Amino acid sequence: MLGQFALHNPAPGRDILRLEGLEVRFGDIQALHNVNFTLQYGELRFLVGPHGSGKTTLLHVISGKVKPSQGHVLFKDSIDLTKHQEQQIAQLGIGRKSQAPSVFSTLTVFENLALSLKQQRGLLSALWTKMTSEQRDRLHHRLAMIGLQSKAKERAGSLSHAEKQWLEIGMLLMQEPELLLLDEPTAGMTVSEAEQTGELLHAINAEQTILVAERDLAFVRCFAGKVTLLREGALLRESLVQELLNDDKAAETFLGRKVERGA
Ligand SMILES: Nc1ncnc2c1ncn2[C@@H]1O[C@H](COP(=O)(O)OP(=O)(O)OP(=O)(O)O)[C@@H](O)[C@H]1O
Repeated sequence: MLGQFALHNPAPGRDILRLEGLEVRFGDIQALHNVNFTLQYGELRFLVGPHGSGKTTLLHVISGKVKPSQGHVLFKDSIDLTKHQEQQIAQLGIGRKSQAPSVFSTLTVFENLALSLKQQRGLLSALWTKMTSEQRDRLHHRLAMIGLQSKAKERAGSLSHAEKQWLEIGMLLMQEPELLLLDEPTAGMTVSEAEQTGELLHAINAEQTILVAERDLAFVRCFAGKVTLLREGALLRESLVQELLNDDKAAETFLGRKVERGA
């Protein structure tokens, strides 16, 4: 059943995203400095770093919310995202979730997902036009994936914080993005909710490329493979998470404090 919807990975080992020489300033603050970064099709990459290291800004640059003063953002080799607006970038196949959940509280979970179907439809027609059976299957597939089958008829406003986050991820997935950008998806979650989120990310990653900004060490240790470490707007290091954590200096940068070992 799941395989029916799985996206074909069109280019294993090829870059889906390439950032070249990115510079972003906010007044006196250098939020990103000479950032060069590549992401391959099919990756689940974690962007890590302390408060203010530039993780969110990097995601903003990719999604078009922030324009760099210098540099290029190449999507699928030839599309320079710096030349596109946020809405166009979403239509090009990049789904972006910010830290706070944003769902339609008065609509049900099912309706929220239905609204997000990749179609050029108005709000009302999206709700009232009959879905095709393929669309309905797709919706149920996503509903199961985000673990909200039993809550399909409940209003989104009545969901817990974590459930709202999962719903919003489901809404993004309804648009079948090729690349998903997530900013601290576990913020405000309990340990077990964060674990469910980690499992969800891995399930999604069977179909989609994901770039996730995260500061929670336990979560990163458990669910990350390759990580990219930022400090003060510069890309400091890329490695497997365990290698990074075994290196005191890199681990200190990530944690923003001294590492205590062997306690
Ligand atoms: N719109 C803005 N205006 C001014 N300064 C900004 C703006 N956005 C970000 N900054 C600054 O740019 C730097 C990088 O911020 P950014 O939010 O990208 O870091 P971050 O790694 O995501 O931090 P956190 O983990 O706290 O979310 C910080 O010094 C921040 O204060």
